[in-house]
Order: sequence, then structure tokens, then C-alpha cells
Amino acid sequence: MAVSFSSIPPASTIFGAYASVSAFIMLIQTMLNQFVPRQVQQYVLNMIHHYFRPRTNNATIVVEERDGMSGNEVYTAAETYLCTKIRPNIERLKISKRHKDVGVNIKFAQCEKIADFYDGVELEWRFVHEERKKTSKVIDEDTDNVLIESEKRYFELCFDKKYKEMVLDYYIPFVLERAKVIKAEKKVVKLHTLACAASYSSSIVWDSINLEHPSTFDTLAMDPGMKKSIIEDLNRFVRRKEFYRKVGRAWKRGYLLYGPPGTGKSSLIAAIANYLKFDIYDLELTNVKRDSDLRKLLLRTANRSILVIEDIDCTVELPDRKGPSASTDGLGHCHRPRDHQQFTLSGLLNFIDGLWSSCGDERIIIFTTNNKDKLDPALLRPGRMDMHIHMSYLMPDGFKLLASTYLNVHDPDHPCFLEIEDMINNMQVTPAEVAEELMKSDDADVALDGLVNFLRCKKKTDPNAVTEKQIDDGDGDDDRKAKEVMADDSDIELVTH
Ligand SMILES: Nc1ncnc2c1ncn2[C@@H]1O[C@H](COP(=O)(O)OP(=O)(O)OP(=O)(O)O)[C@@H](O)[C@H]1O
Ligand SMILES: [Mg+2]
Repeated sequence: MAVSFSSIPPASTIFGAYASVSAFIMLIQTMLNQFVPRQVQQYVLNMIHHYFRPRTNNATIVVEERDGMSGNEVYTAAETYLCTKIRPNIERLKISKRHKDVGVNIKFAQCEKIADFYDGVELEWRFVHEERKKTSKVIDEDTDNVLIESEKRYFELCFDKKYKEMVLDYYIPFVLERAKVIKAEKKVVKLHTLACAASYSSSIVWDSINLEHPSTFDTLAMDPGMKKSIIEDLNRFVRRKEFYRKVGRAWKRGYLLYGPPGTGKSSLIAAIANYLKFDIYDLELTNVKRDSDLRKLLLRTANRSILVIEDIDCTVELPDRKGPSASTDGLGHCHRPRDHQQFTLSGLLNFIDGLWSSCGDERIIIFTTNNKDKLDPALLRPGRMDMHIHMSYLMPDGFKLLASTYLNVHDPDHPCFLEIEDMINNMQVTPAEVAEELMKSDDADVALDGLVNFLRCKKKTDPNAVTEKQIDDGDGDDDRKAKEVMADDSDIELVTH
């Protein structure tokens, strides 16, 4: 961030008005013209100008668009913040909208003045736009693009100089914070996936599209208590910047989502991203061949993002932390299979725990699996995944939510509900299966009848359907009853039941 203070001129005790100073300078200039060489004239005039400029109580902060070769965060923040303060008297504005933007972007088109108040103090912003006679080339540090500069834009922030500390210590941080919030409100969540960099190169890079997944916590069918705990955990995480710094921990949080297919693991990830407005980086481990690639990819993920590794148990055969078993030849040299040396579980874990998490802020990492039992214990060890979330089969509460979101049926006394809830209570049926049935007709009664038939049929034919008797028998395999012990104090185990 770059802010420069313009020099505040010394007060003139002789001249109170600029007009008097100008007249005085002109008089001196006429006298000098006759007797003194040109360089000396200029020097004397500069000195007079410097010492006799009119008194002012104002201080001015200049906020330029660029700080050397890179962009200036204060400028961008001021632009974002001030565009919310535009008054009807402003004559010219620029608006634009890129394909991915939610609304239109507004910018100043010409020199403007904008008044603001902070803590009872009046401040005046001036937007200045100067055309340059000469163009200059600069390299944008953020994008490596060559920029041709033919104009200069900056803001001037004027205020009574007795408030200088207040402005620098509180007002500027306030503008930066407000701009962050305004941007977050307008932010379109992106989904980054892996793609080949170019046809001649084997390296892989992140490619992004808008995340169009409409899943939110309101549409997710899951145990209400569990949903509340997840939302509270996320809220706590994002407001705990200082806490993480104080206790010396990287500002990251890990979630392990496990449960059968179709229970909403991917939907929960989308709901978290939409709730926090964090981008998702979907890391397909099968596309990553070497630890070095993994490192590069992870370092290219942005702050306030979610790194997702789906189906961690089966996406890639990860050798254990010690690496693959090595063989020794007759000369005592140790050999490891070449392929296996390239991508290791320890590479992944080191990055999650180490360099990656310490070089960024507000990182969330989510692993999903259908088989928690198959996971390497190293992935599950305390402190690695902070919350283990069990996404399980549908329960009556979840069904009611689906009926209300899919069919607009909110009446718990609907004639079909009793039978459906009874069957759901005693069967392993996924939210995905029920959602599929509810989508089959626009007519709620027809769709619910269809669901009743589907459940009856499933009860008869599906060997995995659990009968009431089995539940009463206390079958320990039943997902819905899988209450697991917390791994340690820091790990939270959530299960639907
Ligand atoms: N808990 C849920 N609440 C609402 N809808 C759900 C839920 N679970 C699944 N669905 C519906 O089923 C579809 C598939 O769910 P999703 O992809 O989230 O399941 P998953 O657990 O990630 O499955 P998999 O293990 O196969 O990846 C979703 O698009 C959504 O429509
Ligand atoms: Mg999924």
C-alpha cells in the first residue's frame, strides 16, 4: 500500500492571500530581470515562492494509481469505496461489466470532488485524471503484462492537518476494510480446475470458471444441529485472524467430509464457498505427477480460498510417508521405483501443514471420501483435519427440507409424509435419491406419490435397506448410528444421526 504526503508549505506571516504573493513575485521578477543572470533569477524566485506561499491548515494525501511498477491497493480501495458515495451532481462516470461480473462496475471519468465524514471529521477526496504528453511502458508485477501509460490517475485526500494521525491510523484502514467488504459482496465465486499450460508444455496450471453451483446451507438437507455447528465454525474461523497470529498457527482450517455417495459432500463444499464467497481450487490428484508440480500449484492458490481434494482414498495411489519400499543392489546402493519417487503422500501433507499454509491467509482445505476407513492414518492424525463431518443417509428433517425446497410443500401433516418419514427412518436412502424423485413432477402430490412408490420398491429390492428390526438390534454398521469419538481435543467429530 502506498500513500504519499504532499509537502505542507511553511506559513507566510506577511502575505495572507495568494494574490498578494503573486503580485510580490512579479515585482521581484521585474527587478531581477534587469540586473541578475537567468539561473540566479530562477533560484531567488523559487526561494520566495517556497517561503511566502499562503498559510493553509489543510494536509493532502496523494494516492496514486500505481506504486512504481505495481498497483496501489489504497487507490483501488479508495475507488471502490468512493463509488458508493457518488452524488447526483457528478456529471461523468464510466461503467463497465465483464462477462463474469455480477453487476456493473462504476469508475470516475473526470476530475471530481467527493465529500466524506469519518468520526465527525470532514474529508474531501479529489479524483484527478491527467493526460500525459509522453507515453511510458511499465510491467505490471501482478500480471506480467506490459502497460503503456499515457495518463495518470490519482486521488487527493484533503483534511484539516490536525487530524493527520487519525486519518492515517484509522480512516485509511477503514477505507481498505470497507472496500474489502464491498468487493466481497460483489464477488463471483470461482471454481479453479487443472488444465495443461500449453500444447508444447507438460506443466499444468489452474484454469477458472464461475462457480454456478446454487447449493447453500438453506438448501442442504442435513442434521440442523450439525449445520449450525459448521456455520459457527466457519464464522469463528474467518474472524480469528488475530487469534491465529497470537497462538502462532497458520490461518487455515481443514475439514474431512465422509459418507456414502449422494449424501451431499460436494453440495456442502459449494454451500461453504457460496457462504464465505471463497474460490474453490479443485485439485485432481490424478493429474499431478510430481511433488514439484503440486508445490507450484499450491503456491498459485489465492488467499480466502478452499482447496478441495475429492475422493482422497481412490484418486491416486499415494505411497506412505516413508515412500515406497527401497531395494538394495549388490553394491549396497539403494533404489526406489522411479515413478513412486515423484509424488508422495508426504509431499502433500508437508505442503498442507507447512509452507503452503504458512504463506497464505484464510485457507480452507477439504478432503472428501466415501471410505474413511481406507484413509492413511497420517491424513487423519489430530491437528490435520480440524473437523470430521459425517454426511449420511436422509432423515425425516432432511426430507422435510427437500419437500419444501423442491415442491414448496411446507405442511408437515401432508397425507404422504407419515409413510415417507417412516420408511426413511428405517432405510438407507440418500438425499440424492429422494431429490431425484421429487424432481419428476411439477405436481407435488404426484411427485410425493412417486417417492412413496420408489421407497416401497427400494425396501423390497435393495439389500442395503435397513429394516426397523436391524436398527433396534443395534447394528453397529448403520451409518446413521455411527457416533465416533473425538480424535482429540482439537478435532470435532460431527455425524448425522
Ligand atoms: N444433503 C443434501 N441436501 C440437498 N441435496 C442433496 C444432498 N445430498 C445430495 N443432494 C443432491 O444430490 C446431488 C448429488 O449430491 P453430491 O454430489 O453433493 O453428493 P456427494 O456426497 O458429493 O456424492 P459423491 O460421494 O458421489 O461425490 C446434488 O446435486 C443434490 O442435488
Ligand atoms: Mg461429491
